[in-house]
Formats: sequence, C-alpha cells, structure tokens
Amino acid sequence: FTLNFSFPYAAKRIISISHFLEEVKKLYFCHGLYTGVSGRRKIMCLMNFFYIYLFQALLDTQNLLRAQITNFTFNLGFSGKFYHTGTEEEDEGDDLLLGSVDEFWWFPHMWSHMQPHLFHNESSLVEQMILNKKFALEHGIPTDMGYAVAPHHSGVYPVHVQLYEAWKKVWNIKITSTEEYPHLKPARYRRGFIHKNIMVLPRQTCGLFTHTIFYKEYPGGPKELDKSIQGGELFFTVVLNPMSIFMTHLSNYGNDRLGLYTFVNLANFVQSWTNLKLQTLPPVQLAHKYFELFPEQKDPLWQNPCDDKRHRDIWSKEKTCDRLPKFLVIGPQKTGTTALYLFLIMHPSIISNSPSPKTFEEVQFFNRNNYHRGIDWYMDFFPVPSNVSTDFLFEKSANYFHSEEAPKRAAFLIPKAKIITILIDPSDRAYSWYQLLIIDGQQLRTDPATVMDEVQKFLGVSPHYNYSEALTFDSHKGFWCQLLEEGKTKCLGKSKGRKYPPMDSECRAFLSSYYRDHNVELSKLLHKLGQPLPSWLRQELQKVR
Ligand SMILES: Nc1ncnc2c1ncn2[C@@H]1O[C@H](COP(=O)(O)OS(=O)(=O)O)[C@@H](OP(=O)(O)O)[C@H]1O
Repeated sequence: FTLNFSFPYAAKRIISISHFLEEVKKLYFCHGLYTGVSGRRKIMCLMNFFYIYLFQALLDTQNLLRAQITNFTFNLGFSGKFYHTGTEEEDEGDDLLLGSVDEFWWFPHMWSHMQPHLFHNESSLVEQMILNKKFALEHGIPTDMGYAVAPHHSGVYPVHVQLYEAWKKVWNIKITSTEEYPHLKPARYRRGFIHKNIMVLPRQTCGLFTHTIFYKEYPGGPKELDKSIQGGELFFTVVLNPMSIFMTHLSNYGNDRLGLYTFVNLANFVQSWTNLKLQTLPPVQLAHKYFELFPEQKDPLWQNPCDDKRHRDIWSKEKTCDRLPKFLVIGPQKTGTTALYLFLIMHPSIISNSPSPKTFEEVQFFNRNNYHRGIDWYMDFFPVPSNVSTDFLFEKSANYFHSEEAPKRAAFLIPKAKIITILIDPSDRAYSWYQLLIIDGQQLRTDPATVMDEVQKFLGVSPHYNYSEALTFDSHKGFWCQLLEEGKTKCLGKSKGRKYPPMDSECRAFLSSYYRDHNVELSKLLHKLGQPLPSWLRQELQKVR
C-alpha cells in the first residue's frame, strides 16, 4: 500500500517538467478509457492537443501505465487550427508529437474547438470537420479510429442531430462519449445509448481538470485526491464500472503531473486490493463490448433539454423547448379519437402537430421507431407557440395506448403532460376494428359537447369554448359534426362513423364473455383511481356470465 502511494509521488518529482504550462489554462485534454468485463478491467487513455509540449511526459506516463494495464494507449484528440500557434517550445512539442503519431491513438475534436451546438447548419459543421481532417491527413494522423469527442460535450446529449450527421459524413464516426447522459450527477447512473448508429458511451469523472495542475493546490487539499484514489470515489468508479472512460487535460501531465500520479496510483491500488485485471481496447471494440454487456442501454431515453441547466447550456439557441405537447390523446384506436381530435382543434387555444406525410394527423413518436429519429424531428411537427402559457400544443396518436415503450418515453420527455384516453366497450371496439359492425354507445358519440366541457376543464384551457353551439347532429351522417356557417356541417370522412348491420347476439355474447375478466380488472382500476365507470362498463358488469 505504502509503496503504491510513494512510487508515483517520487516519480513525479524525478520526471516533472517544471517550466511547463505555468500560464496555460487552455484546454488540454487527455482521455482515459478504463474498460473491462467481470474480473477484467481495460484502460485506454485519450489525449488532445493544441500546443503540445509534453511529448516525453506522455510517453513516460504511457509506458508506466502499460506496465499495469495491458495495451494501455493514450488516445489523443486534435483541433488542428491550433497547430504551430504557440511559443517556439510549444511548436516544437507539436512537431515531436507529430513525428511519433504511431505511438498513440487519435481522435478528432472540432477544427477550432468550437461547440457543435452553436452551428445550426450541418454544412458549416461539415466544413469545420473537413479542415480538421485535412490537417490529419497532411500530418499522417490516422483518420480511421471511428471515435470523436465533442468539445464540452456539446451536441452529444442533448442530441444536436446536425453533429451526428456531420460526424458520419466526414469521419465515419461510430463511437463517442459523454458525461451528460442522462445527467452529470449522480455519476453512478450515467448510461450509454446508440443514436444514428453512433454508439455513445458514458464517460466517468476522474477529478482532474484544467486547473488541477499542482498536487498541493488540489481543490480541498491533496488529501482529497489521495482519498479518491485510495478506496474513495475514483477507486469505486473503476471497481463498479466494468468499463470506465476518463478525460483529463494535458495540463495534468505537466508540472506536478497529476495525471500520471492519479492513474498510476489508481492502477496500483486496484491491483493491490482487488483481483481485477486492467486492460485497454481501441474505441470501436470497446463500444461493442459495452453494448454486449449492457444491451438494455442501446435505446436512448430523450429528456426535455431545458430541464437540466447543463443540458440547456449546450442546447442550440435556435431550438426551443416550447415546441413540445402539453397533453397527449393516447387512444386506443377505434374509440373516436379522430372525432375528439377534430373537436379539440376547433378550440382557439388548442393547437395540434402538423400532419405527417405517412401517418396523417398522428405523429406516432413515442410508440415505435420514429422515436429514434430524435427530439429535433418530433419538435419540428409543432409550431412555436405565440403564448407559451395559454397555448396548448397537443398530439393524438391512437396507438400510444397499447405501446409498451410509450409511457416511459413520454414520462421522460414530457413528464408534466396531461394524458387523455377514451374507453369504450371493447366488444364494440373489436367489432369496429374488424370493420364488420359498430354499436353506438359512447358518450363521445351521443353527447360530445358534454365530453368536450369535461376535456376543457381537465386541461384547464381557456377561453371556455362552447361546443353545444359549435357542434350539431348531422342526421345524414348519423354523428355529431362541426357546425359551419349557414348551417352547413363538416363531418369526419367516410372511414369514420360507418354504417353496419347490428352485431349478432352470438357474437356479442362471445365478445362479452371474452372481455369479462378484463372488464372486471378495468373496473377495479377505475375504482382505485376514483374514476366513474363508463355506462357501457356498468352494463357489461351487470350481465350474468
Ligand atoms: N362524431 C363522430 N363522427 C364519426 N365517428 C365517430 C364520431 N364520434 C365517435 N365516432 C366513432 O369513432 C370511431 C373511429 O375511431 P377512431 O377515429 O379512433 O379510429 S382510428 O383508430 O383513428 O382508426 C368510429 O368507428 P367506425 O364507425 O367503426 O369507423 C365511430 O364509431
């Protein structure tokens, strides 16, 4: 234990480069990837330069870590615009490093280290990336690692879809990492996800930042860093995560070399006190391993980007969080959802999404694969409300009701949204579904104005809209329709409110008995929720089996 502690400390004093980085507070990064499965842990370290000076220090650290971590290799990130823009010594450092590209792995940052979410046009992002790629090609830096990191996490999560597209076009990026999904804190809940075929891995925090240059000046005192390494947070991060990714700044490898100190010490401590084996994998292999271990993390869960300050800060100013629905009509299908939809959009404060070319008035975002298109895609269906507090954006997708995924997904993105569902006798619904016959019996069908009064009350929408005046029973259609000027009516199309012969009694008895147990369960649920039983349900329950 004592040896583990004292060795890197001594090493630090012997090989430190004292004149380095006194005033450099800029962004020098080093990434470390710790990965592993069950009894194995793997480490890879990534580093990022603008003015590289510490070539020798990097190699020293890499060699020291290789003694403890199989295949340990730094992964260096580059923003080419800063090449040869430092002092003479720093420029020399750049050349030294570029003369030994084969010693390390490499990943692109942005050309000028800009935050991607500030670029609204994909083409400007592409331009910037092409510059960085040209720089890489000119200097023999490999361009096929498939890994990239966005400066300051910007654009990765919350997803800036333009970044993902540009990454794929220019660099064929397959993997990235962030500390922001689903949130920075608590760190132990960070997860990965796959979006647009790019695997996003959770990144851990090692406690080294641009300002942690000197051991004695470590925030809270050096004991804090030592505690974290020796059985504290950092130790547990590696022990509890089969795969850990760290990012440190180049400044952590100058002066007191806290990067070296921390990781060598950590690896020693882990090896002394556990049976874990540490090893490193190249990024793409690492990502595949991660999602083999955590397949349930593949599907992302989108959240409102404005709910977390850190997320809001890296969310494009040209995008707003107001283009999200305040309520959902979730179906189920064949219960009168189209009629309810029509009645709702008659209200001056209620605004629906624009139509989808494929699914018409329904967006069908939360239930199936549209969800993987991301929230930019979803929000584009909604207008920017002219008055955020009084306008009610909503969306009706009748198959949310029976979707396994929709409730969780909706709860994450729009946790405050109200939900409206329509229940009708399932026998009638099933019958309607198979287009044989339909039985009238719903309040929405017979008395929509009262239903719409309840809906308005439930939503708290204003002004109060008088549906008794705005709707009329169209005897030709046989349903309630919108009343237009001069007594004309606007009814739903031919496919809604069809005329069938009545259901035969044998069929009704069969369906009634088929749904009986479900209806009993439903009545219990409604009772528990303090909801009144619909009249059809009361009638169904009174039937003798
Ligand atoms: N005002 C009015 N006009 C027309 N139809 C009305 C109305 N109110 C309720 N209904 C009932 O709505 C049934 C269709 O339900 P949905 O719109 O939810 O169907 S779908 O899931 O979108 O296909 C539809 O069923 P079908 O007649 O079998 O099509 C009607 O029974």
